[in-house]
Amino acid sequence: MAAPTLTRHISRPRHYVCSACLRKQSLLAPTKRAVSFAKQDQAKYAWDAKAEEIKAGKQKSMLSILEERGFVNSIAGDRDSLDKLMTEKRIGAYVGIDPTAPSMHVGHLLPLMALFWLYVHGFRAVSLMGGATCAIGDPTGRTTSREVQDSMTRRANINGIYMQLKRLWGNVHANAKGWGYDLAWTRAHELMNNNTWMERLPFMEVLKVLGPGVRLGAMLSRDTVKNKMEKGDGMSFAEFSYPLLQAWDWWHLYNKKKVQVQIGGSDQYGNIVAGIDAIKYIAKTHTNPDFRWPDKEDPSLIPYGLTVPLLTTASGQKFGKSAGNAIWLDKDMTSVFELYQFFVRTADADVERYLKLFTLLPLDRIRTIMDEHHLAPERRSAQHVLAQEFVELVHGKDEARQASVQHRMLFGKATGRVTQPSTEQELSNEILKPGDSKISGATNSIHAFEAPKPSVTLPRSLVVGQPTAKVLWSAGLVKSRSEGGRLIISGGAYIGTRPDKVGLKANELVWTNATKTGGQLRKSFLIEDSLLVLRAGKWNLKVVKVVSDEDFEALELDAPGWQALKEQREPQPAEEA
Ligand SMILES: N[C@@H](Cc1ccc(O)cc1)C(=O)O
Repeated sequence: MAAPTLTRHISRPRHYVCSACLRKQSLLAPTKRAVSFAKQDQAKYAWDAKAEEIKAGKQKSMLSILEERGFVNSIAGDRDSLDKLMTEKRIGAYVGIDPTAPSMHVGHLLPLMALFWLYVHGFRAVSLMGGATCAIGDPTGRTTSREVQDSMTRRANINGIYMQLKRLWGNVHANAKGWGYDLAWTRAHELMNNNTWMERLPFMEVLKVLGPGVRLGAMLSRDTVKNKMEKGDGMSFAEFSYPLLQAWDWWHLYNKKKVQVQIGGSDQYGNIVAGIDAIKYIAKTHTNPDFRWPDKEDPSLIPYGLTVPLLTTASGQKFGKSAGNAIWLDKDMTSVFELYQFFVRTADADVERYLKLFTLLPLDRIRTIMDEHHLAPERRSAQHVLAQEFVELVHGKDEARQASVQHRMLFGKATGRVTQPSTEQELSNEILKPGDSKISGATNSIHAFEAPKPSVTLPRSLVVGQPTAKVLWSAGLVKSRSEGGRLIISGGAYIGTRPDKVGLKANELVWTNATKTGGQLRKSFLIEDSLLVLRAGKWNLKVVKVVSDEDFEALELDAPGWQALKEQREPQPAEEA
C-alpha cells in the first residue's frame, strides 16, 4: 500500500484507518498542540509588532480608544499600567450579566460595547451570563431584596438572554466588517454561564481558598451593606456573599481563560474591586503551586477593572427609559420600531456621545455625520444613523432597514404645524457602508402598501368613542389621562390616518391635530378598522392594534384603564332593601 498522504490521514474518519496506519498517522500528523503553538507564536509576533507601532505613536492604544469614545468612568488599578498591559499583552476581558429578566435592556449594551471593541481589536472577550449568581441577586445599589425567581423563570430568562447575546455577537461581527475594520485575527469571543462551575462548587473550597483573605471590616463598610441594613429591608447572608461569588467567577475565568480585565456598569466598581482583591489573595496563597504567582510579583499578571459611565440624558434623566418604562432588546417587549423611535428621539445634545458609545462607526465618520447634522438639525439625520446602527446591532440589518423605512413611511409627509423631512430627503440620509450596494428595494417599499407594524394592542372599548386624552394614556404615550389632556391642549397630539384623496402616496399618513377631533376618538380614525396611529410631539409614536374585547381578554393582556372599565361593566350587586 502506498504511503497515504498526510491530509488523507487527517481527514479520514478514524474507524476506517487500520491500526498500522493509525500509528503512522500519529507520528506524521502535526499534533494539535504543535499547531496551536505555531499559531500562538504568530499571534505573539503580530501583537509585538502592533505594540511597537502604538509605542511609536503610530496607532492608538486600546485604552485610549475606549477613553476617546467615552467608555471609561473609572479604572480599578493604575491607568498607565493597564494601558501598557493591554498594549503588550493580548489579555482576556469579561462582562457579566445576571438574567434577572427575560431580556436585556438598552443599558446592558454599554459595558458590552466596550467589550465588543476589545474583540474588534483582537482581544479575547467573554460575555458571561450569571445563571448561578442571579439565583442570589446582586444587592448593589438596592435597599430591598430581589424577589426569588423560581427555577422555571430563571431558566427561561437564561435562555432568552443567551439567545440575545449570541445574536449580538453575530451582528457585531457583521457590523464591524461592514465598517471596514480589519478585524484582528487574534480576536476570540465566548459566551459562558457561571452555572457551569458554580453548580458543582463546594462551599468548603470557597471558605478554604478565599475565605481567610476576606476581611469582614471591609465588607461591612460597603455602602450597599450599610444602606440595606440601616435604611432597607436588612441583608441575608446570601446577598452579603454576592460579591464573593462574582469574585469567584473572575478567579475562575482568570485561571482558566486568562481573563485579566472585568468591565461593568458604574455600580459594579465595588464588586470588581472585591474580585481583584480575591484574585491577588488566591494567587499569592493557594496551596497548589500551579495556581500561585511567582514569588517576584509580575506586573503582567495583575487584574484590572474598568467601569463605564452611568448615562444621564442632557435633560438629566436616566438613560434607557421611555415614559417610565425600560427599553428592552426583546422585540416582543419593545418592538423594533419602538426601539428605533427611542433613539430617533435622542436630544441633539446627546446624539454625538451616543453615536460614539452605541455604534461601531469610526470617529471620523461620526464627525462627518455631526457636521451634516448641524446644517439641518431638524432632519435628525444623526439620530437616524444612531437608531439604524443600534437596531442593526441588536436585531440585524434587515430589521434595521425595515424600521427605518417604516419610520419614513409614517413621517414621510406631515400636515399641520410640524414640518417633517420629505421622503426623498430622508432617503438621502440612508447610511451606506463601504461595500453596500444602493438598496433600491427600500425606496420601492415605501410606495407599495405596507401597514405599519403595531407596537401595542388595545381592546376596542378602550379606543372607539373614548376621550382622546384617555386613549393617549391607554396606549402608553403619556403617563396619565390629565397629561394626555394637557398634551392635546398644547397642540402636541396627532392622529395619523390614510389619505382618502387619490394621488397621495398610499403609505404616507395624514396627520390630524387632536385639537380638531372633538375630544373623542372616532371609529373613522382607525385604519382598516383595526389600526390606530398616535403621535405625541414630533417623534413619539404608537401604532395601536385594536382588537375585540374578547380577544384582548383571551390574550390575557392589560392596559391602563382596562381594569376600571371592566369593573364599571360588572353587574353591580343589588342594593339591600
Ligand atoms: N453583578 C453584575 C452581574 C455579574 C454577575 C456575575 C459576574 O461574574 C459578573 C457580573 C450585575 O448585576 O450587573
